[in-house]
Amino acid sequence: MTGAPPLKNDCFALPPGIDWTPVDEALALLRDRLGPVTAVERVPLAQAAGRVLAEEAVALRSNPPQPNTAVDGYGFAGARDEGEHRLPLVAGRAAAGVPFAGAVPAGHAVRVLTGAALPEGVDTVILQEDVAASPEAIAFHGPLKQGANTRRAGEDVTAGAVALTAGRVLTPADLALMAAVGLDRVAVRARLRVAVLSTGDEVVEPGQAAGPGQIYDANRPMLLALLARWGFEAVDMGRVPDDRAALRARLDAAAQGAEAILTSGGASAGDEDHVSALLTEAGAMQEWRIAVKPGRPLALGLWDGTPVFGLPGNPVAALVCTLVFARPALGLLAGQGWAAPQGFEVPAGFEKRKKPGRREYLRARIREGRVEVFASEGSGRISGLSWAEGLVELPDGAVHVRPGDPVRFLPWGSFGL
Ligand SMILES: Nc1nc2c(c(=O)[nH]1)N[C@H]1C(S)=C(S)[C@@H](COP(=O)(O)OP(=O)(O)OC[C@H]3O[C@@H](n4cnc5c(N)ncnc54)[C@H](O)[C@@H]3O)O[C@H]1N2
Ligand code: MOO
Repeated sequence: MTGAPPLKNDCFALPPGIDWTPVDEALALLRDRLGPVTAVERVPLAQAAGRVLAEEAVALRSNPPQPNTAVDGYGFAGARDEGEHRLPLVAGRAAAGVPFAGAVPAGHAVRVLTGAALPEGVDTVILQEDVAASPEAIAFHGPLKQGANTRRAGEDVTAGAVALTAGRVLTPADLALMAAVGLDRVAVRARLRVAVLSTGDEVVEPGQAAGPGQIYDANRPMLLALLARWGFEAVDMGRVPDDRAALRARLDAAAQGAEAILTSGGASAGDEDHVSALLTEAGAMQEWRIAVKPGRPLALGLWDGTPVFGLPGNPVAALVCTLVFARPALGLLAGQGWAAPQGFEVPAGFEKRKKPGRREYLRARIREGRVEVFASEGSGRISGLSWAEGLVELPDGAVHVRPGDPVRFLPWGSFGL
């Protein structure tokens, strides 16, 4: 008997002559080809959290706008040497928002409260706890430097400076900064609309009765929630059976209503793998078969000019591919920069041998300073995704990880989760 290929015990071994696209090449392709597609709109500051800043935010005002006191105490001019000092007090005080009217003569002090603009004749403040005060005078011990306990005008941000750069996903802290520098309306990008659809005759809606051979649609709720978490507008396009005409029509509708499409299932080479087949047929397939585990059948293409991420059906592969490939790409479309996840090295708490030829992502978490990995690498084992707190990324080449060896850990937080 001839002609039959040798059995592959490891279905992930790189078959001879097959050239899968390395992860970095696929990422570079996405990075080179994609750019912002969303419109710019202006929104009130209070509605800007989580939105993508469309233009530089330039400070209209300095922070702080004027020199002021950082503490409750007494203000006067100049440094004081070591030793005891006694300064007569002028009548009145300076409080935040209620400045002292007039000037403080040299050698005198004035009562000041935190945040008050420094009165004329004051450049130094002593903390009230360090002072013996009477209604007429204060006494304290030096030394005290000139400028002590004060804040310079613009020491944080000066008027005219770029407070925030375009492309940033605005955080609550960014809102504080923009408010402080006098901005009340912000140019942001419209939310990127991303369509999500599941494929497969076997897939049924949670809540419906599931017959034998049917499985609940686990990918769609996960993907819709991920998109919402990232500040995109998730467009639910439902489930499509394994029917090419139906899938074609649904992709058409998705491309009409969204700027990117995530499908799951039907990405590999089987008879019912219609996503990859349709993209190929339409001449719109950019990449298929990526040197990654899980997620090798990830199909990257364009449908009517709209980027499609044809995610594998296995939920673990669907999530990994979304985090690794779709997230930075969607970020670019949405007007953010390219967001590479921030990993760090942690000693392994496991042993693993890996063949060369593809990058691997393992469900992982850190316990007692070591990374542990989920007991199974099966990419239908959804419980491992809930168990994990991030991924371990193993390089494209061969590795033999032994306990204690450093491995790259990517916490869910580094993917914006
Ligand atoms: N001969 C080959 N077979 C397979 C290959 C291959 O290269 N050659 N690749 C395997 C890998 S790796 C993966 S991953 C899967 C992914 O393939 P598809 O994208 O075509 O996915 P399906 O076959 O449609 O489904 C795979 C699996 O996932 C379940 N599924 C699908 N959709 C959902 C959903 N929305 N929620 C939950 N589970 C879902 C589906 O029932 C299957 O069990 O292909 C391998 N095969
Ligand atoms: O590697 Mo598939 O991508 O098993 O899930």
